[in-house]
Amino acid sequence: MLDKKIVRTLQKQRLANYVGFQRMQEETALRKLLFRSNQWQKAQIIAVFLSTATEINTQPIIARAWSESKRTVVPKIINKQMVFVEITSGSNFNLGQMNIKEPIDSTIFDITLIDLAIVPGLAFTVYGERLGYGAGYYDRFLSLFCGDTVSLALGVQLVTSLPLEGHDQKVSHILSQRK
Ligand SMILES: Nc1nc2c(c(=O)[nH]1)N(C=O)[C@@H](CNc1ccc(C(=O)N[C@@H](CCC(=O)O)C(=O)O)cc1)CN2
Ligand SMILES: Nc1ncnc2c1ncn2[C@@H]1O[C@H](COP(=O)(O)OP(=O)(O)OP(=O)(O)O)[C@@H](O)[C@H]1O
Repeated sequence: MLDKKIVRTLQKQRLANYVGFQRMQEETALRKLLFRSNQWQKAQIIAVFLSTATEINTQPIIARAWSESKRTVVPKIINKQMVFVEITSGSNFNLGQMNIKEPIDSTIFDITLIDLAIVPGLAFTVYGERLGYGAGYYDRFLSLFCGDTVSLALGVQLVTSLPLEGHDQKVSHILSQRK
């Protein structure tokens, strides 16, 4: 879809150009909102992505989960399918497609055991609509997943509307500083 492609390109630029102290502060505030949320507090098993340089840094989220004795699983692409694999402090990683870190371990985690999924994206609306990188991995996952879903949206990721298609899935909660 052409307009999705245009918005993706624009959003990748906006995210890549948003660097510095203000961004770090905004990321910290969003993670704080996450840690205070009901969905976080009641979750025992959390799916989180291993962030790239332009995404919200998820390392502090993983560290906080472990400090609260929560288990974490992360995506891994195997045969063009996204699965989730548990990571611990002893996990080893490789670089996969798009320079995304992936655990070397391929033990597939049962997604029905995941309580909360933190969903990446390039752009979101306050209604939970999202635009991803265009592979459809998360749309397919979200169409099957019954747990809580949340995305952390920097100001530059919040848009008033998105070009959407029938297969696009919403996340249930968008955390942002624009209230
Ligand atoms: N940090 C992070 N991890 C994530 C995602 C994400 O958005 N962020 N994903 C969210 O979905 C999945 C990976 N998503 C991907 C999306 C597109 C392509 C892809 O198009 N690969 C092509 C073209 C690469 C390019 O455009 O440069 C390829 O490698 O051939 C790969 C992975 C799972 N892990
Ligand atoms: N539930 C689904 N079942 C089968 N194919 C799907 C499903 N959801 C999405 N797709 C396919 O994935 C492709 C990419 O979808 P889309 O452009 O909406 O990606 P996106 O939302 O940007 O990416 P992602 O969900 O990976 O973050 C589409 O061509 C679509 O056909």
